[in-house]
Formats: sequence, C-alpha cells, structure tokens
Amino acid sequence: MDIFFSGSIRGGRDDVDLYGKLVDLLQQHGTVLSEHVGTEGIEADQKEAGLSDGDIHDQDVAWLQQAEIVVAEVTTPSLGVGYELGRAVAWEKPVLCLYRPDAEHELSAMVRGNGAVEVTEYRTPAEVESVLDEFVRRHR
Ligand SMILES: O=c1[nH]c(=O)n([C@H]2C[C@H](O)[C@@H](COP(=O)(O)O)O2)cc1CO
Repeated sequence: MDIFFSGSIRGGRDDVDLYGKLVDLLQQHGTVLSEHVGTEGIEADQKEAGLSDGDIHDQDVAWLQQAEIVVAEVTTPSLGVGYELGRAVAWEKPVLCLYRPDAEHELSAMVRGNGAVEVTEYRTPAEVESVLDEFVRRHR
C-alpha cells in the first residue's frame, strides 16, 4: 500500500522526531512515499540536490496523487500540510489527521470541521499504533 505522510517542514520542525516515529509505524503497513518528512536535515539535502520549490511541489503532488491513504500530523500548523489535505480530500483519498491536544495551537476548523477527514487526538506514538492499524485495515 502506498501511503503519503504529511507533516510540517517550513511551518516548523519541532516535531520531526515524532514524525520519524510515525513514519516507522506506517512503514509496517506499506511504502511511505514521503518518508523524508520524518528525516532531519531534509531542507539542506534538497538544497544540495539542487531541487527548486517547483520540483518539490511537483514531486510532492505526484506522490500524493499516487498514495492510497494520507496520514497527517497536524499539531504544528503548516500551509503545505493544509494544502495537501485539501487536495487529498478533493481526490477523495482516505485522510487521517493526528493531533496532540496539549499543543499551543488549536486545530483549524477547516480540518476538524471537515466531514471527509478523520481526526484522532493522542499524546504518544504508542497510542496511535492501534488507530493506524484500524485505519489501514478499513482502507486496504
Ligand atoms: O521541502 C519540502 N518538501 C516537502 O515535501 N514539503 C511537503 C511535505 C510536507 O507534508 C509539507 C510541509 O509543508 P510546509 O513546508 O509548508 O510546512 O509539504 C514541503 C517542503 C517545504 O515547503
């Protein structure tokens, strides 16, 4: 199963270690096309590889279109994540958003209020394991 994982990059990298753990969990279920979201130093790597913002956008949207399911960590607000969610919903992909309610930012109504998006609140990656199992099973 092809999975797109979405998480903040230019919106702020405070949660990158957590993204890495979520990517590891998702890799038990299939191929995470956007695994770089959970890797430290990707911006420097992309710069070194000479990728323009246009290249990043086009590759990202291609992976998003290819994915069978989309899982997003939405605690750190990110324009790119919001954009990916909007496109995933428009393509009628199953979308699961993971949100930590103790965070500084309240989750956008455009996500929580979207009937086409499932939102799960959690505190630790361990709590998410069974949620991911169940989400994948339903959409396999
Ligand atoms: O360098 C990048 N590579 C990349 O894949 N993205 C995609 C994947 C992430 O889910 C999302 C993050 O958006 P933002 O950078 O606005 O926080 O956009 C975003 C950037 C930078 O905007």
